[in-house]
Amino acid sequence: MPFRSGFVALVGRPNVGKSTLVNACMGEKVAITSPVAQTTRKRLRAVVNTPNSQLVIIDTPGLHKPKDSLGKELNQAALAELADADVVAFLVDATKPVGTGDAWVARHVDGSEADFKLLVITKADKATPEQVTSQLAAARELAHFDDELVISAREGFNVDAFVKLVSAHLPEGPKWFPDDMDTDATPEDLVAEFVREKLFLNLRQEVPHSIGVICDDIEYAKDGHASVTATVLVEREGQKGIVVGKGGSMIKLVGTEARRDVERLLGCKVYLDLSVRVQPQWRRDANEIRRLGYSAED
Ligand SMILES: Nc1nc2c(ncn2[C@@H]2O[C@H](COP(=O)(O)OP(=O)(O)OP(=O)(O)O)[C@@H](O)[C@H]2O)c(=O)[nH]1
Repeated sequence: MPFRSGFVALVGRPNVGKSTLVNACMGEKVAITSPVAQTTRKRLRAVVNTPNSQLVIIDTPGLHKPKDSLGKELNQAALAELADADVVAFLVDATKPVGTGDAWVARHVDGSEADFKLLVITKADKATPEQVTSQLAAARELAHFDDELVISAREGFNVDAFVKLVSAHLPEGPKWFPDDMDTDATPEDLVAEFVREKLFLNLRQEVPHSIGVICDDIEYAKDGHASVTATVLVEREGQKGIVVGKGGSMIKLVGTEARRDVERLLGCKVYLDLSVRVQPQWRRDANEIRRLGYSAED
C-alpha cells in the first residue's frame, strides 16, 4: 500500500466545530475551542500520523463577512489555505439552519482546486436524524462534493472514519513532518491561544473580540519549572477592569486555568505571569495584527 500525505483544510462558518474536530483527530489539545465564534485566529497545522498516511490538518479561522482589518486578515488566511490544500473538508453545523454564511464559504470551496472535497455535518450528537438529513440535503446544493460524512467530534463519532476517508484521497508522498512533531505552532503560540481560550470561556460575550494575547517569554529554570509571561491586550480601560476582575479575581482564574494546559504542553511545572495592557484600536492596526501573528503571510 503506498504512503499518502498531504494538506487538509477545514473550512466553515465560525463556530462550526473545526477546532474540536482537529483536537479529536489528534487525541490531545492543540487547537482551542470555545462557545464564542471566531476563536481560531491563528492557523494551526496539526499532524496526524497513521501507519500508511500523514495528514497535515489546517484549522483555518472561520470565514465570515469581514467587519474590520482583523476580519479581513482572517479571511485571507483561510482562503490562502484553501488554495494550497489537497483535500478540503467543508463543515456544516447540524444544529443551525444552512444559511448565506455557509453559501459564501461554499462558493470558495467550489472555486478551490483541491483533489477531494468532503462535506462534513458536525455536532451530530446535538441533532435529530431528521435534522441531519435535511442539513445534508441543503448543504449538497451549495457546492460539488466528492463525498460526505456525519460526525460528532465531541463524542468521537466517525472521527476515525474522517481520518481514514481523507487519508485515502491524499496524494502519494513523503512525510512532511517527523513522527514526533504534531504541530508547527510554537509553544508561545499555543500559550497565547490557551490564555485566550480561558478568557473567552470566562468572559463570554463581555469583551472577547477586543482581546489579543501575546506570549512574551518562556524561560526554563534549572529546577525544572518554566516561567511564562504573557500580555493580554484590550482596547479600552473599562475592558481592562473586566479582564482583571474584582481584586484581580478574573485574571487569577484565567491564569490558573491556562496554567494547567500550559503545564501539560510543556511537561513541567509552570509559573504563569499574566498582565493586561490597554492598546486602543489594536484590531484596526495592521502592524499589531501581524505582530500578534494573525496574518495570512506569516
Ligand atoms: N455537541 C457538540 N458540540 C460541539 C461539537 N463540536 C464542536 N462543538 C462545540 O461548538 C463550539 C465551537 O467549536 P469550535 O471547535 O471552537 O468551532 P470552530 O469552528 O473552530 O470555531 P471558530 O474558531 O470560531 O472558527 C464549542 O462550544 C464546541 O464545544 C460536537 O461534535 N458536538
